[in-house]
Amino acid sequence: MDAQTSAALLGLVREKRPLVHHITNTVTINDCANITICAGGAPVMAGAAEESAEMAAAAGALVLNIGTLDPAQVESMLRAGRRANECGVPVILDPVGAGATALRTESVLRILEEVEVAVLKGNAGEIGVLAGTGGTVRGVDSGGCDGDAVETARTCARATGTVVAMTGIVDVVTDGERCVLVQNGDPLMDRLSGTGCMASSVVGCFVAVADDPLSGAAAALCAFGLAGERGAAAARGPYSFRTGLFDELYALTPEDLAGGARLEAA
Ligand SMILES: Nc1ncnc2c1ncn2[C@@H]1O[C@H](COP(=O)(O)OP(=O)(O)OP(=O)(O)O)[C@@H](O)[C@H]1O
Ligand SMILES: Cc1ncsc1CCO
Ligand SMILES: [Mg+2]
Repeated sequence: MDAQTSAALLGLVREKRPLVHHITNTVTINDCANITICAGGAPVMAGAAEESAEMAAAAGALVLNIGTLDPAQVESMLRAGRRANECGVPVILDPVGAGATALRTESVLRILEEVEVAVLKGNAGEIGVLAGTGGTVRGVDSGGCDGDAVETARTCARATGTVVAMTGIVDVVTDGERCVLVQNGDPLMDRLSGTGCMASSVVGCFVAVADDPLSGAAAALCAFGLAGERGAAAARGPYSFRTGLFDELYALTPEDLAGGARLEAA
């Protein structure tokens, strides 16, 4: 996995404009739709259990985000996820707030049990909890994982059978064996609600066109992080940064990513 591969994947996203079906939270749903467009994909949010499987079958990727979950939504996610698996559509799971309440942790574990998830994208606290090695989650915020971050992500990947994308100052992307560290990003990304949700949407765009989920997730986090760096350069605070983040991702070219992706094997 290298900068050139990331650049090629961005080119493919722009060329193919994958449909990214989201079942997601009500806090950041609009940001997720628009960041998907800025990355080069086409978003659709279809949450009802009566249609979620049908929509998943037509998609290039399915993003499940439990940020404002309720039991009916989990049922819809399970239906969509199972159908996505039948159709070969990759599933991205964002376990927002797993560890903060029993409903969140149990719902994530149930989805992981019943659906083959390609990429589990969470912060360090969420991934530590799901690894079983421990992590701290307060509301939707990470208080970090217990122990080494790379080892925690690896353990979680092995335990869940997914590619884990653990976000933070440095993002760790691993299938339990191979591991890529993504250095792109800016501290302002942590001062805006929903950058984690948006990261999952961008991962959906890239995994839809990638040969393997690890490369797709790593490339997506490079692109999103580089847009964050560029957006931060002109920002006066979190809300002008938000505008810059969208505009810079929209303007980002494969050449920019080839020159600006900062990733390394671990
Ligand atoms: N201090 C930082 N420096 C650089 N990049 C960061 C920093 N904090 C977060 N990011 C980037 O911001 C994005 C979201 O990651 P983060 O871990 O903040 O998600 P989250 O806290 O789960 O999200 P949310 O705010 O949606 O709940 C990722 O792309 C990550 O790389
Ligand atoms: C703040 C918040 N609460 C539930 S989902 C969400 C969006 C960021 O995770
Ligand atoms: Mg954050």
